[in-house]
Amino acid sequence: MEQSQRTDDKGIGLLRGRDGLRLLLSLWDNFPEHMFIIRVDGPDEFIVEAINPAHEKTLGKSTDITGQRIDAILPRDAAEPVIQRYRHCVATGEPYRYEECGYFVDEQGMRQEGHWLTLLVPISDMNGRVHHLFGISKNITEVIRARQEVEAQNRILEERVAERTRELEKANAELKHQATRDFLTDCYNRRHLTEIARLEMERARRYDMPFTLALIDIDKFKAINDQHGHNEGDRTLRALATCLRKAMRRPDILGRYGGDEFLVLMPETDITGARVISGRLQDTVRKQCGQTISIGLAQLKPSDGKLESIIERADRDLMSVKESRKKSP
Ligand SMILES: Nc1nc2c(ncn2[C@@H]2O[C@H](COP(=O)(O)OP(=O)(O)OP(=O)(O)O)[C@@H](O)[C@H]2O)c(=O)[nH]1
Repeated sequence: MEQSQRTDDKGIGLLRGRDGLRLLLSLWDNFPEHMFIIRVDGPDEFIVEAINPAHEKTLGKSTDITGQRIDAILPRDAAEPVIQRYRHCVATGEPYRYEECGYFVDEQGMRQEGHWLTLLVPISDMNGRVHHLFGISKNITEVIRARQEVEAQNRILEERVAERTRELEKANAELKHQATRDFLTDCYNRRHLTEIARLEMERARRYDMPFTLALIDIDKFKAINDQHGHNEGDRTLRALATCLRKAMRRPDILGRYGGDEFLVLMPETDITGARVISGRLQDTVRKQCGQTISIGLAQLKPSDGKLESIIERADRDLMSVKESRKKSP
């Protein structure tokens, strides 16, 4: 049988006895949390019947709210949620527990915002009509403030972590860039270029596609360094890299192989196509950089075991181009 429906006096006999009322009043007077009784006069009519001394203390000495309607005590926007909760409790006939925000008067008489955990219990007549609500509100202001403080700290920490993550990602991207790029010209460095070249070789073999390398050397580069200084030589290398990048086709890959030598990887291109592209590169470089370049080409053969063998062939081709240039400049 439900606790509220029990008819015997077991356990509550004391309350039914002579001293019961005095005991309950003493509890009401000494209970450290808010206690209140609301009379239900209609769907929107909730009258404060009584509040215990702890509740009175919180409201401040000058405030007497007993006998008043909730919507007469509180401003409209504050009264509305309170009335809704009371209505809910009346409608369901069940106890209702909720957190609420309100104001209290502190030791110095100052009005402060506070938080309460309230348990509302409906009291019904024989027909089940709820005629009163009994409430207990525990002050949880400190708990809520501590929770808000932790949440604020968490937000600060999360922001710091996010900021640190962004910095690390940026540093990683920068490191990756530095590891793969030539510091002078910003095109791929030899190590990264040869890694890509090996992958392209494998891809060409697997899909039976042509693959050609172009080894590019600046003509008489030593003379630029000797006559105009190393800085001018560096500037020429940078200008050449920019010029080649602009003149190349999108899928082709440029890197600095070393010194004044650049390597262009041409996937899906045979030696005939590579010759056409090389001629175009030489024209562009001559017109835009005022420089001539020699180009050695080599196409991947089935007999090429390692990348080095195809590069060696391109190098030999470059040497013979240079030799023939020297013979007929
Ligand atoms: N300024 C500059 N010079 C470099 C750099 N790396 C290599 N060199 C110079 O590039 C020159 C390369 O010389 P070579 O390719 O042998 O000579 P070249 O004058 O181009 O001769 P040909 O290729 O036969 O026309 C050398 O003088 C190197 O010192 C660099 O990063 N900056």
